[in-house]
This record gives sequence, structure tokens and C-alpha cells, in this order.
Amino acid sequence: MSDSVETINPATEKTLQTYRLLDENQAQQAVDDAHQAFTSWRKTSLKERSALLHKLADTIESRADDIVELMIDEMGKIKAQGHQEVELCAAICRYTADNGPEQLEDEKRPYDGGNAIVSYQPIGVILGIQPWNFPLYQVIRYSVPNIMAGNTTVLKHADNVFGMAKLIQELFEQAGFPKNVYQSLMISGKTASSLIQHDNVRGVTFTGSDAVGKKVAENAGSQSKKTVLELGSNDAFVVLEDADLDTAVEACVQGRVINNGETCVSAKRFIVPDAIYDKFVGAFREAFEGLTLGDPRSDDTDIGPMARKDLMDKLHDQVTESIDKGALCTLGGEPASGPGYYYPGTILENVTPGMPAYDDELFGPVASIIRAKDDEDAMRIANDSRYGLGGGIFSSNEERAIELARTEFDTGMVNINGYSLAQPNLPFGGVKESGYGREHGGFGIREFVNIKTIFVAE
Ligand SMILES: NC(=O)c1ccc[n+]([C@@H]2O[C@H](COP(=O)([O-])OP(=O)(O)OC[C@H]3O[C@@H](n4cnc5c(N)ncnc54)[C@H](O)[C@@H]3O)[C@@H](O)[C@H]2O)c1
Repeated sequence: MSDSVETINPATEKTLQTYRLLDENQAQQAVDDAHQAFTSWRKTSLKERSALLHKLADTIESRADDIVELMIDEMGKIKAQGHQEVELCAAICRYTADNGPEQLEDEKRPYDGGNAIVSYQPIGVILGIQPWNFPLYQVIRYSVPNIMAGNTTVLKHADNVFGMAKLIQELFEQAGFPKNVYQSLMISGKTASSLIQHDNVRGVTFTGSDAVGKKVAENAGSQSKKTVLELGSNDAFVVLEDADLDTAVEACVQGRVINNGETCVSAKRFIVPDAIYDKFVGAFREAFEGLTLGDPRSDDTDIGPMARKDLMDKLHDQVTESIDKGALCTLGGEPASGPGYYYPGTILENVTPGMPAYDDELFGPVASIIRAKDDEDAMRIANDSRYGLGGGIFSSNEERAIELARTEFDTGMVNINGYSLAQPNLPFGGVKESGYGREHGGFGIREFVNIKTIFVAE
């Protein structure tokens, strides 16, 4: 196995940097250092932690241009979306700093014989294994609540964004956090796997594919270590017969191509009843045709390059296999000529079970359109998936849509008449093979704490 990795600019295919990987001994030492840091970090007050998180928010904002440039170079993020990600991360820091103390406060509960205290205590070093698609956000969303709770953390980032891993460590240092409270480790997946077994790693939070997530959970489970899994999905956006089609088209297009189509919680399957199929699909295709594929630095670009060649090749194989099995490609469908890993906005119709476009996650700007008999059939199809992260319902009857979201949609999140990414104050996470556990909104902060009951007899 190579002891270094190269990062590559997906727009130019040029090498950006070479990073030397830590070997297993060095990685184990880093975990011991994080454990050492934990012994004093856990004793800091919530007020001190909160003040440092406010500084982190300011630091992130002050380094916004550096962060966004790196996102563009390493994974092809569109510039304006990079700035949105930076703002979201600063907001997560501030939300956690402002609300964390209350979310972690002791609770008093009477019992037969006395008054108990329920206390939220940190547990130690948390290993984060994260993907590349929101390379700052995914790290901030798990590390900041954990650090607020008194844990320390080591990160294994995706190889293609090692520059971002390095920069994030700098941000924590610049904000004034004590040494080793946060560390980015340049390690392979194999070394990350071995760290799960390290005695001082007390929990593992993984965001990425369901295939790797299952292995990570199995490995951690063999040692009774808790995991949080934020995995992929094939979110269904259901356009009901009474939907306002302009609203639906706008949100569905945005939800499909945001982040170059490389978003876990995004519109991937569009389920449309027969009665409105031609009208919706015609307008959707027209909007998709108008999207600009190109330079992620340009303000005119809607879809930038895909992050890696292997990901583009996989997407194209999934499109080709779906077409071979009967899907109709009514837009796009072939990679653009290089340099750069550019895949155009693509529409597949006649998508049916047994096709990758129906069964699996297509992680790129490809829309899978499925025709339903009626509204009821559309909801059935929406749930006909092994995944359950997010979803969407479009209807002019908001009350009915909310009821369907509440009782019928088998997912962790549902959009009604719109499309939204994560919010600091709202729980984020999935069901079924999209994983378990929740980030944000006061829930993430309690994932890796010891909820301790202290019985105080009267
Ligand atoms: N639910 C969410 O919040 C969320 C958010 C973003 C992305 N995702 C999902 O992530 C996937 C895309 O990311 P990806 O392709 O980089 O995922 P991936 O599973 O290939 O990689 C994720 C991370 O795991 C590491 N890794 C790979 N093999 C490993 C192993 N054997 N042991 C330990 N670590 C290992 C990778 O280096 C990377 O850091 C998509 O399925 C997407 O939907 C989910």
C-alpha cells in the first residue's frame, strides 16, 4: 500500500498536493494524545468551551476565501455554494456555543427515595470518518457538538480533501483550542479501521456510503462501541396531482443539482402521477436543459465537475445499465469531453425497479423520473427504497402534505413545497439503510455522552 496520497483538481485533472500518510503507530499515538487532552478538556467549563466555539465561528468566517478556494480546487464545489457552506459552519458553531450549555445542563428528577440528577458527561475520544462532498460542514457538524460536550476528536477525512483536513486543524488552532482537542489525521481507511479497536477511541461517527458504514459499525460493534451512521440515500420527491408545478420544478431542479448532484440528502427520484406527468416532466426538462455545466469559479455555472474520475465512471455505468434495462434518457447521458470530470444534467424516464436509477443512489446530476398511477401510488413508490434519509412532497394542500410527511414517509426528514439543506437547530439523520443517530438541534450533542443517573437518597 502506498504511504502517500495525491489530491487532484477535478476541473483540470492536475495534481494539487501529495500528503504523507501516518502509519498505524503514529495514528495510535495521536489517539493517545487526544485521550491525554480529554483528561483536561473535560474539566473545562461549558462557558469556556462556548467562548472558544464563538472564536471558531469568527475564524471560519475570516478564512472564508481560503476555505472556498480549497473546496473548488479539491472537489469542484461551485464558489457561491462554498460560501454558503462556510456560513452554515459558522452558524453551527454559534448555535452550539449558545445552546450547548442548556442542552448539557444537569436535570433533577425525583424518585421514590430521593432526588436524582441526570448528568450528561463526555466519554473520551471520538473518531470521525468523513466524506469529501461537504468537506468543511461534515467535520464541523460532528466535531463541534462533541467538543462542546467535553469530548476530544480525531478525524479521518476522505483522501481527496486532505488539504481541507489540514486547514480545519489550522482553524481550531487559530481559534485558540488547546492542543489535541481536535486533530486531523492523514490516514488510510485501513488505519482508520484499526483505530476503531484502540481502547481510547470511545465512539465512532461515520458519514459516507452504506457499504463502508456497515463495515465501520460492525467493527465498532464487536467492541460494543457506539456509532452514528449518516449514510447515502435515494430520496424521493413526490409531486402530487394538486401541486403548484412552478414551485415543484424549481425546488426539484435545485434539489437535484445542488453540489453538482453530490449530496446525500437531495432530490434523486421524482415521482409523478400520470395526470400531471407530461406537464411536470416537460417543464422539468426545460429547466434542466437551461443549466450551465462548467467552471466552478464562474457565477454562471450551475453544475461543476464531479469530485473524482472513479465517481463519474460509476455514475455513468449506473446510467448506462439503467438505459440497458429500459430507462429512456431524454437529456444528457454522456460525460462531457475533458479535461475535467464533467457530467451533464441528465434525465432518465421510464425508471422502474431493478434499475440502478430506481434501486441505488446516483451521486451526480442525474434525475430519475418515475411515473405513478395516482397520488397514493406515488407515496407507495416513494417508500419503495432501502434508504430513508430525506424526501419531498409538493401539494397545494399543506395540511394534507404535512400529514403524509408525518405518517407515511419512511424517512428522517421531509421537505414540503421546497428544498432545504441542513439547519443547525433541526435534527438531521435517516432511517433504514441511510443510517441512525441524529446530528444538530440538540440531538447530536447527546450522541456521545454518558447519560449518567446519580441517585441522591433523602
Ligand atoms: N447522511 C449524510 O449525512 C451523508 C452526508 C454526505 C455524504 N453521504 C454519503 O456518502 C457517500 C459519498 O461519500 P464517499 O463515496 O466518499 O463515501 P465512502 O464510504 O467511500 O467514504 C467515506 C469515508 O470513509 C473512508 N473509508 C473508506 N473505506 C474505509 C474503511 N474500510 N474503513 C474506514 N474508513 C473507510 C473514506 O476514506 C472516507 O473518509 C454517499 O453515499 C453519500 O450519500 C451521507
